[in-house]
Amino acid sequence: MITISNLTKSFGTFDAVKSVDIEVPQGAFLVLVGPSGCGKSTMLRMLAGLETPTAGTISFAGNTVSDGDRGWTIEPAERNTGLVFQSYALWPHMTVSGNVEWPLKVGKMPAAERKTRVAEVLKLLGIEKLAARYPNEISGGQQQRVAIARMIAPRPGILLFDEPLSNLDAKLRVEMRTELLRVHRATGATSIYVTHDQVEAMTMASHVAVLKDGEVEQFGTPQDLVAEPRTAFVATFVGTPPANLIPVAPQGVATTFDGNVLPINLNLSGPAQAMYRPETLGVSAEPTPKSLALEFAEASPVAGRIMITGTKGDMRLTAVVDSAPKFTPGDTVHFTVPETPDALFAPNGERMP
Ligand SMILES: Nc1ncnc2c1ncn2[C@@H]1O[C@H](COP(=O)(O)OP(=O)(O)OP(=O)(O)O)[C@@H](O)[C@H]1O
Repeated sequence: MITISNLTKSFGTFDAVKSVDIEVPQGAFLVLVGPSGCGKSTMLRMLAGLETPTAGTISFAGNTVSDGDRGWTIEPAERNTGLVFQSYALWPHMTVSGNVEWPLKVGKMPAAERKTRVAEVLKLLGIEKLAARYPNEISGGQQQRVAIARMIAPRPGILLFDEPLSNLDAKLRVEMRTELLRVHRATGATSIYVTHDQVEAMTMASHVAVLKDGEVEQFGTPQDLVAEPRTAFVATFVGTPPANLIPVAPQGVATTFDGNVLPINLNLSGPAQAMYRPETLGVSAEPTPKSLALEFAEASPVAGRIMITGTKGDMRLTAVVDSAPKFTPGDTVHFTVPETPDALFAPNGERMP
């Protein structure tokens, strides 16, 4: 179990991470996700012991490893964590097996044991044939495997990943996701993984923490976040594709949806944001009494269905439907809105009861 309590990191007067409280169960795969600059890497660096928190504590299995209130942190090498970055940072003058063996040498493991362990992890990552090559003689994907092998060789109890797949092409990323999860399970370690790719987050995670401006907007399983987003930000950040938000306001017994009056009564007392999942919206070429006209933007096939996106000003709606008329860019597409939204959020983004 990793316990993060009131964790804060300030750079001068700027708080990059603010009062974060999270408990990560043993063996979990926690993904930290959020837009650029929200504090993901800073969180991971504190977990790795590369930064001392300004306030709050981190403990691993009940032992405090960083204490911002006292201003100390246990050194990276002493805290049973392994870290892999986006850039693989392999030692160019060492072979693949030399790279993987290095942390074991530093850890003073006897030579015979090192040899067995290196062979074991190279096999686990499927790179045993590359053992004698140098980093410049293998591909980017293979280099990333070597970096992961090097990280897990000393058997750390906690694996930390900072956007490890972002340098790889799309196909390799998908393959490596599966591979990483296999390694995670094989080691039995608790993993914490930073990404700004929500698809990666939702497919890999046992737990997700959505960060915004240094704070945790929501922490839970991927299913929890999609089913019950606590804020409008989370609603538009998770799910494939993410949920739609439409600005709404009461108009007698009707409601204005982004300025258009529709005969739907949402019983509102003031302005709000209505959330509709893409599969609840319909599309048609002709208007209906409960539809909104947007400009067609794109259509793409998803798992045997069709995803249609339209835009109007700042609003972007996505519907996932079984079939749709053929639209071309510039056409008007009418999105039909169901009577009941999937959720309502106040203008400040908080979920309404
Ligand atoms: N050493 C530093 N000094 C001052 N500000 C910093 C420092 N490190 C990070 N920051 C700031 O803290 C905020 C959080 O940075 P961080 O790198 O944790 O974000 P991130 O979510 O990982 O972003 P990205 O997805 O772009 O990597 C940013 O606004 C960044 O500019």
